[in-house]
Amino acid sequence: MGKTLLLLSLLLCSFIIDLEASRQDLNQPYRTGYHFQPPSNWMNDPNGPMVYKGIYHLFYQYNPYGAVWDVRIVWGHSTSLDLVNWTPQPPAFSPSQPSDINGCWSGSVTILPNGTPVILYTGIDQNKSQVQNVAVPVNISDPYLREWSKSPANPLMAPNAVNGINPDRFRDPTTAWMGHDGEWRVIVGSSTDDRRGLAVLYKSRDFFNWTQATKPLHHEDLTGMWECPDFFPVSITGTDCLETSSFGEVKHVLKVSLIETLHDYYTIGSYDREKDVYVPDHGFVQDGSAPRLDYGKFYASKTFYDDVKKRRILWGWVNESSPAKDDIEKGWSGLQSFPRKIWLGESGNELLQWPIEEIETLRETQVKWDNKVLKAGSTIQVHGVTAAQQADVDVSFKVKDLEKADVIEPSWTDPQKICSEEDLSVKSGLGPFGLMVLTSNDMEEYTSVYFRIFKSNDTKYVVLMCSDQSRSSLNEENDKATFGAFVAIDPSQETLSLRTLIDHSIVESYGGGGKVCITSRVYPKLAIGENTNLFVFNKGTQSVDVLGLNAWSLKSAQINGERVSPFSECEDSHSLNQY
Ligand SMILES: OC[C@H]1O[C@@](CO)(OC[C@@]2(O[C@H]3O[C@H](CO)[C@@H](O)[C@H](O)[C@H]3O)O[C@H](CO)[C@@H](O)[C@@H]2O)[C@@H](O)[C@@H]1O
Repeated sequence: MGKTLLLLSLLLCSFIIDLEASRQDLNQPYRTGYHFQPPSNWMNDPNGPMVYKGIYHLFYQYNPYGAVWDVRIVWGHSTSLDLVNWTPQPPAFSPSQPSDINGCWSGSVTILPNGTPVILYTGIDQNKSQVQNVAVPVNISDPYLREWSKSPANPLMAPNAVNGINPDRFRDPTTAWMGHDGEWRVIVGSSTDDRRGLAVLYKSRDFFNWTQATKPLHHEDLTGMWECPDFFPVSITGTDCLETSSFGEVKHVLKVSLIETLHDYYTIGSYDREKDVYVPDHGFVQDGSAPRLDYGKFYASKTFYDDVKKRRILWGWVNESSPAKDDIEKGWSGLQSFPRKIWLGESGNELLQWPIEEIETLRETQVKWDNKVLKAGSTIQVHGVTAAQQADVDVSFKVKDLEKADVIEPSWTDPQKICSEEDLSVKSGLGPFGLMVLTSNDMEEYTSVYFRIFKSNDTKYVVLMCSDQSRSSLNEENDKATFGAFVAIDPSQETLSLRTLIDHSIVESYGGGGKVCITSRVYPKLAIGENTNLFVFNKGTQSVDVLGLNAWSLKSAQINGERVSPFSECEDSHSLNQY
């Protein structure tokens, strides 16, 4: 009898949770259903993601006092069983000791060989200098790692007269890796006064006593401050991902977040373990040639190795595009991108990214199309996606009449500029074609994500992917810049795929099977709640085939306990899942 009652009440609880999930708080139309965010206030960089004893952890730069950034920022903390549903934990740590009294800034986790996770993070010390500190779990048998203790030996790395490091430009330690000689290595972002970006290298035998190496791991002139570096190996033999200290049949990736452009760039190259230097295969960022992890709003990203599913997962901070006054009014600011699997593409020249498979647990109603012709100038509604403001859409296109593509002008080298210049769109024979998402009933508001195909003079094709926010909202105060990137794909041989995750105020798109990602923030006034529609369109002068389209409404995830129900025993999703 007791068991039956318990079961019934659990069923009721999960019904209420589902009901709550399908509702949208119209006072908060921009809060997301499945993108990570704290219940309120400011969030920026993802910090120290990891999996420990089967529990995923995400720390993040969090201001407990308001919806704008503050120097005395703390490490917010949440845990998850599946990287989709998240339970809030108390902040891991806040400013408390001389070496971080003015702020606990970004950093990373390293799992030591005995399985203990250790955090290296930047502290803003009593002199407002940036220094590197360590924190360790108080109780390693607690899988939630709720308490952290800072070492009295902090700071472990600091600017001084001998090393000449600028105390305002020395931050964001990476996950450390073990070298061939049994010594740990870690890099810290920095720059010189003449804008040489640096990955300052430190070494240690015991993880607590660190010595600066004679040379940085890598540097590049005229790139400015390198924030939030990330350095990790990728397999050259398949899509399997590797633990950070792995070596063998690998390439290495160095990612830096450039403060001067607020974009995350990466290079793929070789790491010489003997000399402790990294050499990128191609150039870096000063000539604009380095690829970006995302061509939209995405910064200060960080990866971790998930040894449960043998994959590397990428998180990135997705900033607001709204004025600070709006953030203060809504009481929060900042999202994290949906976690993405990241690996080396077959060409060896580019990274591929894809939403982690766990997103499928949120899928509800599905709409499926096979082989539809998108005539020139047509717009077709995708009916049946019941929650068009919370959806996962995957569409693939095939273009037949490639010879009708316009020739790209030699001066059109900046994809974002091509996407932004509206007069160009009328010239194109092939495209724009793609998706119109978060579209209001009368099409006054919409965000379009699309491709255009050009011919280059040497008879190759150039595929452009754009995310256009210019019509996304009647509110004129937001930043509605259009984003764009070239996709390295040959449309004469391959289909063109576009996957877009829609979540109220974020549109996260993956082009060419994850070769290009573009994330945007939008704030529709009309396209909210049930007044949100989804379309496939072709504004070009030639027809395009939709080979297939799959679109799913997504239910809300449990993100940090914000969907409060009147039944308090229903609120802890993890305890529910464990029955
Ligand atoms: O929270 C500190 C960590 O954030 C990083 C990278 O995002 O540096 C941020 C930075 O501050 C600017 O960015 C804030 C949001 O990230 C912004 O709101 C603030 O107004 C900016 O000043 O911190 C320094 C000092 O202000 C600045 O140079 C950076 O861009 C990361 O590097 C930090 O660890």
